[in-house]
Amino acid sequence: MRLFTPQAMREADAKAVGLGYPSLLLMEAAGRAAARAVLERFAGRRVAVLCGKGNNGGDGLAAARHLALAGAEVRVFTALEHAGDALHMRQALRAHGLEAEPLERWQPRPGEVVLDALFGTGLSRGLEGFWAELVGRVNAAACPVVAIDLPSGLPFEPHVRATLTLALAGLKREHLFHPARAACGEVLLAGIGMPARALERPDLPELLTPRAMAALLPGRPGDAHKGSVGRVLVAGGHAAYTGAPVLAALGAHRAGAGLVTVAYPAELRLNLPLESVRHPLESWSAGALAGVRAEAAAVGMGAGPLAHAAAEAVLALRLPTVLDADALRPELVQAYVREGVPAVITPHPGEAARLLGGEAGAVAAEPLEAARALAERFPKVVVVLKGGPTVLAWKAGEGLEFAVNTTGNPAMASGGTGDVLAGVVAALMAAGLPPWDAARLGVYLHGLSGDRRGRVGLLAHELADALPEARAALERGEVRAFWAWGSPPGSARG
Ligand SMILES: NC(=O)C1=CN([C@@H]2O[C@H](COP(=O)(O)OP(=O)(O)OC[C@H]3O[C@@H](n4cnc5c(N)ncnc54)[C@H](OP(=O)(O)O)[C@@H]3O)[C@@H](O)[C@H]2O)[C@@H](O)CC1
Ligand SMILES: [K+]
Repeated sequence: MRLFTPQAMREADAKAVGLGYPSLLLMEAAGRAAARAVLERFAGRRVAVLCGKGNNGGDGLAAARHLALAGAEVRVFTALEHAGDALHMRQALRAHGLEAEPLERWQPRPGEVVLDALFGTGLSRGLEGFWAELVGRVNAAACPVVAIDLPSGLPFEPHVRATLTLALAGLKREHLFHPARAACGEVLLAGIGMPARALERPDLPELLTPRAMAALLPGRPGDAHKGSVGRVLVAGGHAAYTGAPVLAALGAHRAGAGLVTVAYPAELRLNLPLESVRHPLESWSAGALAGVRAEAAAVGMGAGPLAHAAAEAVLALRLPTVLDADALRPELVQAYVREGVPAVITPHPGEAARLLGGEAGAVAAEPLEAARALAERFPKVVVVLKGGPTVLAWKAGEGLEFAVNTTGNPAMASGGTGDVLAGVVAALMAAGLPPWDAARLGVYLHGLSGDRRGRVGLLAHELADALPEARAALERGEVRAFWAWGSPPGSARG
């Protein structure tokens, strides 16, 4: 499943029509789905449908007809200049004896649901004048708002703030990325019958789905033993940050590592899990880690000024490695590129800015672009740019792989959750997954664990402790994507 842009969705639309699929059927399905969403969520409520002049308005006209046919009390307000499919929908509405009033006449009524069909993906510029004022009135009305495809006005200001948004045919950037996502409220996806062939776009970012991620879960053979399912080396720790390597170790254990060895400066007192193997060091000298048995490593967590030496000592082992926190220095990442040692980097926007030589604010504003820039700067290194949502990128050869996580929530924004992630990804690499798969699955499971346990105040070690149950749920096929109709509470949220 891919993350669409408005342009890519227009191309899919054109491709469907090119395949012989009538566009009116898409609009009819969109209208039916919007009516269903309103009826399911707001049963028995009156509905005002506000329709714009384009195809989004056409969807609204179709929805109004289906709402009326289902017995809902509907008022329809519309722009006048319809053409094409939208005009057919207006005629169909009229054939059922329903007349639309001009949009200017709409006044909110208490308790009425507003179905926002003013603008969708066709918006070319910010709303002004009458339209901006109308959006302001929608937001000021004390009514639940269901938006068709996108809250009208996005990605610009002003825009409608919806209670629920029904994404048509595919999710778009606004449905996942802040700040637009906040305007969408709950997001549901309606397939609307678009032929799968029209939606095939390997060039667009992959959206991580429960099904695709479940398929990546490493198996646990019947004859498994602790040396066969992946051994992880965690290297980090410094006087001020004694918790970080502990949390990374916990993440690795909870993600299924058979054995976790933690290398750290000998003078530190680490409150390690009983199950971890201690490897205290006098210094991070080149041979300090010789003899450690591991298939993957995580380095940098809480290493402070020692991070450079720690990362070089780990590099000497030539293991697939997660570089996190203090190890996220351009020269260290370059050393992994130069040596051809597989690496995953897990920066937050501030660390990404340090790697790129830019500003954290610019990274956070354009995470897809920042992840792309990092992947191009560090070829073959898997980039995990943490955020809401986390974006992954990887330049394997000529092409660029791109993925966007769909789990996780703001409650996870607390110290130590990133350390847990580093351990999780390392454990999955140690279990034999290639770095790109380990990073995608690790990020997904980490976010899923946060969604299942996620309340503000969740601690990083509690997040780690919830990993086995999250993994089991994914394995049993019980996880539903946040956009799936009828998602039970605790399903994956993007
Ligand atoms: N994807 C699919 O497969 C399917 C998509 N479908 C639906 O189609 C929607 C996209 O429809 P769309 O392309 O007609 O665009 P839409 O959002 O209705 O608005 C366009 C109108 O707005 C106008 N306009 C633009 N900017 C403006 C501004 N600032 N201020 C004022 N006006 C402005 C623009 O006129 P302009 O002035 O630019 O010439 C034009 O008249 C999509 O979101 C989905 O709901 C479904 O029907 C089924 C299948
Ligand atoms: K809309």
